[in-house]
Amino acid sequence: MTIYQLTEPPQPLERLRGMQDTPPALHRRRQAVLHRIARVLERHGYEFIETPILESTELFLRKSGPERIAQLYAFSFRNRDIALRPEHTASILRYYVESRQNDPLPLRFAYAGPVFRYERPQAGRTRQFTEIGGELLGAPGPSGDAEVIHLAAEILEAVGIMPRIVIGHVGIVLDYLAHLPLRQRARDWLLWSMERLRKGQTIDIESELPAFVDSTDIVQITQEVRTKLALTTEDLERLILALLREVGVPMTGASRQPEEIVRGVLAKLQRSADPDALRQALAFARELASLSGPPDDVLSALRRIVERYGLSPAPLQQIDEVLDQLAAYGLETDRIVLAPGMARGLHYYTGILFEMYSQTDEGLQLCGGGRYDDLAQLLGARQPLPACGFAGGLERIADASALQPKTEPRLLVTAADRSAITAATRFAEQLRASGAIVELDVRQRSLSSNRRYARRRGVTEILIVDATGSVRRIDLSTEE
Ligand SMILES: N[C@@H](Cc1c[nH]c[nH+]1)C(=O)O
Repeated sequence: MTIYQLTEPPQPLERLRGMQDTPPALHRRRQAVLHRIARVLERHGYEFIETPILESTELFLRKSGPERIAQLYAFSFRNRDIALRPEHTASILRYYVESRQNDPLPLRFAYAGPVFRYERPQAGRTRQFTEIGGELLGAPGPSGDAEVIHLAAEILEAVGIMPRIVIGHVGIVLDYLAHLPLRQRARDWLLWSMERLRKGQTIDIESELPAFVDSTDIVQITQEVRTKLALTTEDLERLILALLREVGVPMTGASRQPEEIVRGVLAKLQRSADPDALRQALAFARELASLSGPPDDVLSALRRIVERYGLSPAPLQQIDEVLDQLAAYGLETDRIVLAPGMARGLHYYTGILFEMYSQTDEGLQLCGGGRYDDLAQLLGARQPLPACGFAGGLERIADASALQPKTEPRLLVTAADRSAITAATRFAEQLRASGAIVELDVRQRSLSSNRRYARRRGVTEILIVDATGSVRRIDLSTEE
């Protein structure tokens, strides 16, 4: 650690880029929004829990996409790989695996807390934000998906936002990929590319391909062993180096250090895939990403695609059922857009997924979520746990909401003179006990400076207490 020299005179320290302070008025507004949303979640049986902000980095590596991984605040601390959580879902599932596997299902959890993502700061996007959401564990069918989608819409509507709702299903592309000889990394790349295409970005496959070409089975084995043993790159490097030494591979005299050689080999092992399969898969992803629109139109186009490629019709059936159930919740199909090219940058999704956007600020995403049926077992659960959930950013939701907090009267109690300080203190405590917001004058100022202060602070009344305990009241809201 660097020891910092104190400059003379001390300079103010700057706030970190992408980090924000929340002043009181904004905090009040957000709390009011949070309170409303929490009520909606609780009324649906979701119980609030808290998980740690710090977790093992590994927890977030198992099933996030490359974009999300690049945004991780991850560091090494006392020989442990640690990360600030970028979301809650993985933590909730870690908690489930650790402590709740014997509970009757379903389990419904809600949460609200800070998460961290190293993104380019913009209006409405900071590197720390309050993620609020819910997870429904142990609900296998469309009624689980519909509950979560409805709930996400409902919390927005509860704070006066009518969202634009976009629904997708990763099952179609996953089914397609299952039939191609692609490595996991290539699959992940493809899902990420599909998401980029959906957002209108162009992808030059030929320039991205080299990262995947070169395939031998050792790749598969290395990857499997690594995930099974939860090896870090350093572990793997040490292991391979020790192995080579043990079997007597000569490694002195080469132009590069043995460590460097091993690192090079490992880097190579991460690249692999049949380029033709990748090109083919990208064409499929393009086709899906180009479909986006009213559910009926998109569903019939999807039906043709599914037939043409001989894929399972199950995802289409599931979308149909979810749309029916959403209608029962009062969410009509004409408010919904189907976008089968959605992948959300997270690779734990296995089925229906969705995003909700502001109607006024087109591209502003307010929340999103989906089904992740394999995550629990990936994190070590004994049994499969079908699950789905959603989350959104409180700050963005509050900005998009017109909800105003109740303004409560604010009182300032002052002592008429020094001999009245104890009487004033007692009186302030009495008022607080009856529920009022009361400031006590701790600067023993004159009435005129207290008046000036009170007006700037939004204090509505000044109460001047004298030594006998009698009170003079000045109502600032009526007086000029
Ligand atoms: N954790 C997801 C949202 C989600 C919650 N549950 C399922 N998905 C996200 O960060 O976008």
